[in-house]
Parts: sequence; structure tokens; C-alpha cells
Amino acid sequence: MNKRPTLSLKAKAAPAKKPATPRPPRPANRADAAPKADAAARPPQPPRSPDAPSASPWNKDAIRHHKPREGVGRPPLMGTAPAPQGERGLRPSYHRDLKPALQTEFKAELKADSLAFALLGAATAVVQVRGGMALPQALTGVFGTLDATPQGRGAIQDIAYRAMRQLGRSDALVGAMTEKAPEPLATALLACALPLMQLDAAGNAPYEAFTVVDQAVTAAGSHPDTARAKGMVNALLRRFLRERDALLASVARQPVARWNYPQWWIDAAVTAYPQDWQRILAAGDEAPPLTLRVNARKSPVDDYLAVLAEAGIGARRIGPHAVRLDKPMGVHGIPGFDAGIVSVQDAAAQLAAPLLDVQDGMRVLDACAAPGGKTCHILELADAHVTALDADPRRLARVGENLERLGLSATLQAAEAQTRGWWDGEGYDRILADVPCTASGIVRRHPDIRWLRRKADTLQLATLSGEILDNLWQMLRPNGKLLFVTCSLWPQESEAQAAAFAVRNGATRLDAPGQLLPVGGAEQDHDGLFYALFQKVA
Ligand SMILES: C[S@@+](CC[C@H](N)C(=O)[O-])C[C@H]1O[C@@H](n2cnc3c(N)ncnc32)[C@H](O)[C@@H]1O
Repeated sequence: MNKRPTLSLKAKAAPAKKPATPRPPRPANRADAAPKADAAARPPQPPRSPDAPSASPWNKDAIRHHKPREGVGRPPLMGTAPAPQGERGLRPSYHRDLKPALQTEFKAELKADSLAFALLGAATAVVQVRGGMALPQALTGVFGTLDATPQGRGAIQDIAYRAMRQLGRSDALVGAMTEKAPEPLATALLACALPLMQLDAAGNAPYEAFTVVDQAVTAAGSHPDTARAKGMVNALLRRFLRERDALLASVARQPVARWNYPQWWIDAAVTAYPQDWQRILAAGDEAPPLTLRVNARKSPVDDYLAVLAEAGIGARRIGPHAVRLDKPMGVHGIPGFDAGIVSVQDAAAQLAAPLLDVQDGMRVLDACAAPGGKTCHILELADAHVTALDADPRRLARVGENLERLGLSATLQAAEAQTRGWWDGEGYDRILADVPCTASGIVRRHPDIRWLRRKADTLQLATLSGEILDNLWQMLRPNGKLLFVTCSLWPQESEAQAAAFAVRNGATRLDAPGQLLPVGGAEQDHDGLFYALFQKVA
């Protein structure tokens, strides 16, 4: 039976798989060499998601593509983002009858390094999320339309993510200060400006309040969809400044404004976690820490910590291969990232590969693999024959990019895990089923998810993941192990699913962490993943 991994993540001596490579050179673009602040005192650029597209070329020869049969496949369901709006795709849960503005393609005449530019870009993305689009996709469109510089992109992204984390409160504030709901883009502009005028626990705000008012008004005046609302934006934001404490106290009586989640989500959290729901919801409104996984093939963790110390980057070890940076930074500024010495991976996600207990020479299937965080970790720990399968070929391409950066290889397969046409009929020793789910456990990383999901998505996704698990079980060799993972907090998708699966298939359940609660704090500052491990007893 496997040893139960802990998330207290005390550093254990973990020998490097292969001798360490020379330390990476000190990068030119150190994150602590902060970008020059403009008049609007731009915030630091948030870390680039490991999911973000990379520029490295994709080796097409390494893939065997298997197209789902026409007409029978579901539109690919993303594990961490809603599916494209197909006939049978997931639809947004956040119905406010707000249609996206018609002129999201409009390029206002604003200075590209101004806060007004960033506010308008972020507001445009927020409108699109209200229309059902995932935030990363909306931001990609906005960056292209506005031809934003890297610094502009960082500022837009930072503001849009803050807006998502405080959308319930901002909507309630606008509702409290207006008689008639403003037009969608004006509402979104306010939803972007208001969080910038609120103080954090230390009493700091990211910008000077009057700068925010001034720049929000400039942004409103620059766009045809908001020009008429310029006076209203000015009046509302100034009133908020005058009456901030009373207004915040007043809207905090509404749960959606207090917690910044749709009411069904709050209810589901209360039901599932009567003791912890408040800490879970609060932690989901915080920006996540940046946790790295040190590549066991390339460097011992202690050597890498020394590299960080030399570069003046504060960090500490929190797991066998996990290092948490004191402050988030752009990935290309992280020493050794481009050279494949480290990857960005949450601490809870770093439990998957060790739990799977892969040995050299084993045949391993990573059934919902993209963008490949766990695929790569498996290969960093063992010389295994890994097939990385994913229903979404575009996301699968990211697995290829990550493998390439880390100097690893696997067979990539574009197919749906609940089908069998792609399988060569040879059993696997290990199967990782990191199934598509509501992603309710990773909302701090993807704060748009709460506004995009519907309550009914939980059941729809649980049905699909049950089909995937049953199908994969047939592909497991006797004595083989299957690790079932979700990034969901909802028991229907995780524990209830695991229990029903074990009964249906006569699977032996081994020790595994079960539901990890993302409640924040020093020891539990990780995503909300669920782990269940099964063995097919011969
Ligand atoms: C939670 S993410 C996987 C994360 C990944 N294991 C990692 O660690 O980087 C779930 C993945 O399942 C894929 N997916 C969704 N439906 C699928 C299906 N029917 N078959 C296979 N993959 C699917 C999504 O495209 C998404 O990449």
C-alpha cells in the first residue's frame, strides 16, 4: 500500500534523479528589476500561467491524432476553463441579461501605458466573460485588438483578475448607488475600477483613489459605448470614495457581495463543508502563491534554492520537489524556467506523480493530460513509456511544448478518454485520470470560473467522468493502479464518484489524500484537489 503523502510538505531529502546541471545563468529580465512605473503606478505583471501559450515550436511528428467520430463526440470539455459555446457545451451560469457590448473591437485613443487603457481593456474582457467566454480567451482577444505591450497586458490582466474576484461586491455597490443598471461596458468599467479603490488587510490600495477615478472617467470618455456614461462613472466613483465604509458594510449583508460567488456556489460550499466553507470561499478570493516544481532530473532542490538566493529571490521548500516563491513573478524571469530546471505547479498537484508510484519501464496512460503538468512530473521521476491523451488538440500541443522545454518525451494522442478507438489494446501499468470537472477547487487561479459555471454542470461533468473512469479501468493491467484526480470541491464529482466507481468495478481502494481543502494559511495554501487511488487486484 502506498504511503499517504502529506501536504504539510516538510522538506525531505530527495536525491536528484540525474547529476545536477550547471546552475542557470542569472537572467537579464529579473522580476525584481520592476518595470518603470508610469503615472498610473502600474502593478507588477502577474505570473504567466503555465497554461499560457508558449512560443516554442510544436513537433507534429510526435503526435498521433485520432479525431473523435463526427457527430457523436461532445465538444471538448476543459478541466480548467469552460468549453467553447457549442450546442452541447457548458453555458455560463451568471445570468444578468447583460449582452456583450457590440464594440469590443473598438480601439480607443488612449496612451498604451495609462491606467485608463488598462481599465478599458480589462472592462472589455469582463463584458465578454459576462457573455460566457473564459477570461484567458477574452484577454487574448483584447490584447490582440488593443495591440497591448507586455506591460499593458500585465496591467489589463491584473485588473481583470481583481474584477473577477470582487464581481459580486462591485455589482452590489453599483446597484446600491444607481437606480437603473448602466450599460454593460460601463458596468464592467466600474467593476474594474472599484476593486482598485479598496484597501487590503494592510490598509493599502493598488493605486491612488483619485487616479483611479480620473483614469476611469478618461476610459469611459474614450469609448462610444461608455462616452454618455462618463458623468455617471465620475459621480459614482466619487460617491464611493466619500461613503466607502458605509457602502461596503451595507452590501456585505448580501452573501453574493460578501463572498463574491454566485448564491448556488455559496450554498453548495455550506452544504459540503459546514465547518470550512467560509475559509474556502475566502481563500478562493485571494491571488494564489507561485509554487515551482524542481525537475528531479536536473537539480536537487537545495541547489536550486541556492540559485534563487543568489538571484535575490525569496523562496522556501514546501515539499519533496516543491518550492514556493515569496512573491509571484513572470515565469521567464524565474531562474532556470526556460532551461527546464523548474516548472510552475501547485503544491497539491505535485502529489499526483509520487502517488502513482511509476517505476522505470512501465506503460503509463495520462488520460486527460493537457497542459501536461502531471505528465512531465511523472517523466521527471521515472523512465516510463507515457501516453499523454487529451480531447483538445490545441491543449495537447501545450503538453508537447512543456515536454520539449523539460527535455522529456511521451506519445501524444488527441482523443476522448471515454472512447476506445485510439487504444492499441495493450494494457497500462498505471493510469492517471485527471478528469474534466467544474474546477471549483482552483478558483483562485481561475476566478472567472465561478461566474461561468451553472449548478447543473456538476452533474453533467460527473456523468462524463464516470464514463471515462469505467472505460479506462478496462485498459488497466492486473495489479495496475489508477489514480483518479479532480480539481473540484463538489463531492458529486469526487468522493461520491470514487465510491460509486469502486462498487461498479470491484476496484480495491488504496490510501490517498481524498479531498484537499484549499483553505489558505501556511500549511494549506494549495489548490482544492481530490485524489482517490485504485488497484485492479489480479
Ligand atoms: C484538469 S485538466 C488536466 C490537467 C493536467 N492533468 C495537468 O496536470 O496539467 C483536464 C483535461 O481534460 C481534457 N478533457 C476534457 N474532456 C476530455 C475527454 N472526454 N477525454 C480526454 N480529455 C478530456 C481537457 O481538455 C483538459 O485538458
